[in-house]
Amino acid sequence: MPANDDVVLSIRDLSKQFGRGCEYCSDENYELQKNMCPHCHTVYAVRNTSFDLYKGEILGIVGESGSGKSTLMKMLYFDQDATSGNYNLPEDLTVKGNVFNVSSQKKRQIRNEQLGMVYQNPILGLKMDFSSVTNIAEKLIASGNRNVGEMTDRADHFLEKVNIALNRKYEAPKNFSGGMQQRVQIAKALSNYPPILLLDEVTTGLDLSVQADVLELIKEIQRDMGVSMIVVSHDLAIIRMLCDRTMVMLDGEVIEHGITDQILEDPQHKYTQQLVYSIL
Ligand SMILES: Nc1ncnc2c1ncn2[C@@H]1O[C@H](COP(=O)(O)OP(=O)(O)OP(=O)(O)O)[C@@H](O)[C@H]1O
Repeated sequence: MPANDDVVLSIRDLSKQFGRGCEYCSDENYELQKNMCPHCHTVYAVRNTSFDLYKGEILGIVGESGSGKSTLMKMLYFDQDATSGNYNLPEDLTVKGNVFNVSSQKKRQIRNEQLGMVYQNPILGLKMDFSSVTNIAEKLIASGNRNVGEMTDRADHFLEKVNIALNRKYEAPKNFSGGMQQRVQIAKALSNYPPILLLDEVTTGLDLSVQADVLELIKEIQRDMGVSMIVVSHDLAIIRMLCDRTMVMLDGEVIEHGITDQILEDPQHKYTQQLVYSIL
């Protein structure tokens, strides 16, 4: 385990509920139906989740559909408000204490300067009608860059890094294949060198060979740039390929976490055991 001063993101007791709750489900001993209160139908999408992300590591979050992975990522990227919890960025000296409590302007700044996000659906991360260069420039402008020459150079650099031919840089992503769109999203997310990159099911729906290219690219970025990453997937095989440490989620809760190899060799929870046996 790395030293505590290598923590780049620290989450404590993070929760998200959809609905108001009722007198029954407010009692922590009350049995939910999966993640939902059978009485008032409030969904407890993420429950009391705590974890640290260390410098340069890839942390995997694996779990079945509905287990709360995307909701967790949306809260980390401020796409969605948390119901409760603590979010700290120890490396960011401009923000002290719980990031969830800062102004929306400050959250935008953190999002633009500290975080990169790659969504499963490229429509959420890219303006499909704008060129790839413009998409990247948009992120750079949002983080305060105004130098056109520098922005173009930066866009070229990252488009080359993700293997997009520069003679296609003025084309709109809507003309690109799914794999190319994901690569443009990755280039955009990396373009202002964020220390933290969030990747939500980025290879789901891609052909196997394209999937392998994108996974290889993610590994290469970690090696070359030392970016810390959180990778969400329902597929343990992808987590095994990429992640140093892994958290397993079920019904909104983290049921197991540890070094990925350890989880694969000696899964403790029944659900994790099923997941592991399914890829053997
Ligand atoms: N806006 C919303 N309103 C109500 N319930 C929601 C909302 N968004 C998510 N949920 C519920 O929260 C739970 C967790 O959903 P989430 O999308 O985070 O799961 P997931 O693990 O990412 O699954 P998938 O991979 O299928 O997206 C689910 O029960 C879902 O129905």
